[in-house]
Amino acid sequence: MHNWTPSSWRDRPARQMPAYAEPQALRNVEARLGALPPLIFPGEISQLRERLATVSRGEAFLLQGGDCAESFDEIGQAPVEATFRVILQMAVVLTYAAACPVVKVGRIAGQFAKPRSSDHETADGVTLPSYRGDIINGSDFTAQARQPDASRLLSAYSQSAATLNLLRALAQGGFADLHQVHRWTADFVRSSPQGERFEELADRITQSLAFMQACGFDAVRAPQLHAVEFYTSHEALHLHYEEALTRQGEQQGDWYGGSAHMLWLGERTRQLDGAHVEFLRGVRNVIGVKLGPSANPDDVLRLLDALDPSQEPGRIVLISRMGSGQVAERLPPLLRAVRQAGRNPVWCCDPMHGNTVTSASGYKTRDFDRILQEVRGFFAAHAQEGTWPGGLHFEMTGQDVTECRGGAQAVTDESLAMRYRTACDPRLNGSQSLELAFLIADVLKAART
Ligand SMILES: O=C[C@H](O)[C@H](O)COP(=O)(O)O
Ligand SMILES: C=C(OP(=O)(O)O)C(=O)O
Repeated sequence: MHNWTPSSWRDRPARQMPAYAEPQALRNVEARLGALPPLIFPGEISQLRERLATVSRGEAFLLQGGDCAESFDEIGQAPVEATFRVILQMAVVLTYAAACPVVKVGRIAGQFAKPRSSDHETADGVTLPSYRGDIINGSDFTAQARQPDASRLLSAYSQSAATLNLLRALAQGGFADLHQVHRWTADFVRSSPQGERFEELADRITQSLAFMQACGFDAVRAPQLHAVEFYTSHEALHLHYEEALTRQGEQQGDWYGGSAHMLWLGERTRQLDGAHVEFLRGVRNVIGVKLGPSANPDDVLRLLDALDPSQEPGRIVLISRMGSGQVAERLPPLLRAVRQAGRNPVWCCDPMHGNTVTSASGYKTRDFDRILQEVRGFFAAHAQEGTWPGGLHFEMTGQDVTECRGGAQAVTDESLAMRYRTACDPRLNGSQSLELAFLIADVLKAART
């Protein structure tokens, strides 16, 4: 590719990047990461591109979800398994209700860097650098924790490797077998209305499998029922990390980012002449692009030209995050311009990032109803423009947190404090995520038919 190298981003303005007090320590860490194996391989990226090409043709749906920010404190099997099982449940709800294949992508195994609105945070009269994700600094409100520390890149790599290893085992090793569908519901969800609804659906799936078996289809041995494909993604924000994990593919000039299958460009770092666009245009991974209400058709077309000049099916996922109040006005002109330019990216809705508010009790939160409203607005805009509403992008966790208001559990301003654990933005909990999947399944079914 013309003039591109894994480090050509360094000649461009780079927003949201940390300044390290000891550049030599950063260089040592980069060299160490450069010698370590990549976390994912080119063949897996090609496979995801093929799956997303089916999404772009309206034959499948993308479900992308996971943490706002993964945390070094949350190591171990439980949190990863909890998130994985809720994504599986959501995918089964959508697949069953809308008879639509679902491509599953986690915001996981690398989602450690956060762009921030402000460089500083003030509490009780003390001002410190903002927390920017565990790969950069610590969330504790002390000057020491907030200092960027290059050794965190190595911790992020190790945790991502361990998480990915677990995800591969969960996806391929029996846990995701459709015959185990009754085991996926977490205890705290089981007795909720959506838990009960899921159990009914699981009963129907189990009966269908028994029926197919009785008809002579070997449902016990069919590989599609025993394992799932699960892909990873994160925001490609920390470019020193991404560059250090970039590897050469089999063909000359073919580079891929070795940190995740899909890398996305954030709303705050999508400047055409910026470092993040420069880095991402040269790697073969699937590329996501966040588009907030300020994105205009011209911006989007120029980004597509830069990131996907050969118009490869499945290469680009445009992720709109307009806010529930703006989606009806801001999204249709983008859909129209992209369609009229003959482009066919995957369109995906992030109903989280345009709907963040501060509660009366002082917590950053999001309302379940607003989230649902933006999803409905996204489907309506696509119906209006004759384009395929290809997917959803959520910040969620399988755990029983109280970070977003509303849903059948009726999390209120007062109950936010009970289990508010996010390191950055509020996530849907396991029960709210499942509830949303049921609500969206009907809309998806209508779009399919
Ligand atoms: O997750 C996205 C951003 O990093 C986050 O919304 C920024 O939050 P802030 O506006 O509090 O900085
Ligand atoms: C920072 C994020 O989103 P956005 O760039 O859309 O604000 C995110 O998804 O973590």
